Amino acid sequence: MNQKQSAISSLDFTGFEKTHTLRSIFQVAVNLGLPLAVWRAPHQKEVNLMVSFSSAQEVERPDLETCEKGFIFSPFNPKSSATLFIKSDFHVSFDFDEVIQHEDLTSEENVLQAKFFIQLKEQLKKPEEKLNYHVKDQEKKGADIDYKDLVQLGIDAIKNNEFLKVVPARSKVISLNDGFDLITKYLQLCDAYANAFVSIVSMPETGTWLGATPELLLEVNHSQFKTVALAGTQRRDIAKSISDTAWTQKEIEEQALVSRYIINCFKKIRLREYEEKGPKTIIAGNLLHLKTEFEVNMKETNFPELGTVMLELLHPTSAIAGMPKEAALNFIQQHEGFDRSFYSGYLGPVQNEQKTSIFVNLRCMELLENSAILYAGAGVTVDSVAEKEFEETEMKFNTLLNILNSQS
Ligand SMILES: C=C(O[C@H]1C=CC=C(C(=O)O)[C@@H]1O)C(=O)O
Repeated sequence: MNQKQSAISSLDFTGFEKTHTLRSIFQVAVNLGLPLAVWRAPHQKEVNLMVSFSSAQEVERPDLETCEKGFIFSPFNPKSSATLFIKSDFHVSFDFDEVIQHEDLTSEENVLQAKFFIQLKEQLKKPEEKLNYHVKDQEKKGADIDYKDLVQLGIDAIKNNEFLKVVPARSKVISLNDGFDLITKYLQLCDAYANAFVSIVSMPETGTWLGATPELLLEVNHSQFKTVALAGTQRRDIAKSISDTAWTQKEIEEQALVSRYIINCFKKIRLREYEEKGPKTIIAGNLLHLKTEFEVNMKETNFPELGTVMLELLHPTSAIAGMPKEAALNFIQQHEGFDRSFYSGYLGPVQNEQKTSIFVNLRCMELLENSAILYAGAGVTVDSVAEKEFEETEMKFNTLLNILNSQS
């Protein structure tokens, strides 16, 4: 235990039920106005919860190598709102049978920290109560344009040689059931989507976001760098083996454009030694996508800052914006007609035991008091059909809706 930590900062969670512990920490952090992130990495059982004892920091240019341990949360358009960093002051992982408190606290004890531990001790002893989460009070403006019209505009612009691909998005407001409980739904999402990054980010500045994304933006694990090109969507038929999945020319090209975009980023920094695997079909909940993986050994290529450099080059990728990037972004800016906010931004733990895993914030929603805003987009190419792209966004909404609407 760090010397600067007071005795009260090491809590004994034994004897408390895991979900109750998770809820109690969440509740106390929200009550004190503190920023927090909850996540479960793909193919892992462990749920993590990180709290900062001060407000999230605004970061202009994330530096993944020199950064402290924490959680990054960035919007689609960093010009519309700031990238935020939740410094890890309190990190707990909920494993199969253990609750592990990590030794993260490095700053001097502050008033909020003291209050946090006192209130948490009390909260743990209390029975379950309705869970609060941070809500950002702000007028939300929906798009004026019909989504199919927006897609058609995109197809016309492609035929007019303005760009090769664009990813228009839409939002949908739903009301939350009276009995909606964030942690219950979160744990159900974890169970349902084993290979997704399942997260809740909650802070006064951004409100609360819940998501189960299939798309890794980048990972730096010791000296191994990884990114993926994910695109092409079809409904998953559970009666069919995924090796029997057939893809249309449109979907193959749509995904190949994302791979090409990544290779172009490598070219910009003269990086030639990368391993490329795929594309192969992957499961993303109720959907299937095509995915190519790219890996780089940062030691062999002598590129220790590759994570930071690639983060700046990659975001926003051709999976969420289009190709060429600038022309596609101009189209989105001009025609989409609503603020994507943190949808299709990026999020994830940084410098967590020498590992940084940043995901694209897809299949997500923003929680308001009694309602939520869901977001989804679809890759449009010259062969797109507006009606089909609309249906694809409906299927993407269903990733979360199927769980939200389930009774249990
Ligand atoms: C833009 C989204 O998905 C991207 C990731 C995978 C497949 C996609 C597609 O087939 O269009 C999108 O590029 C979204 O989920 O909102």
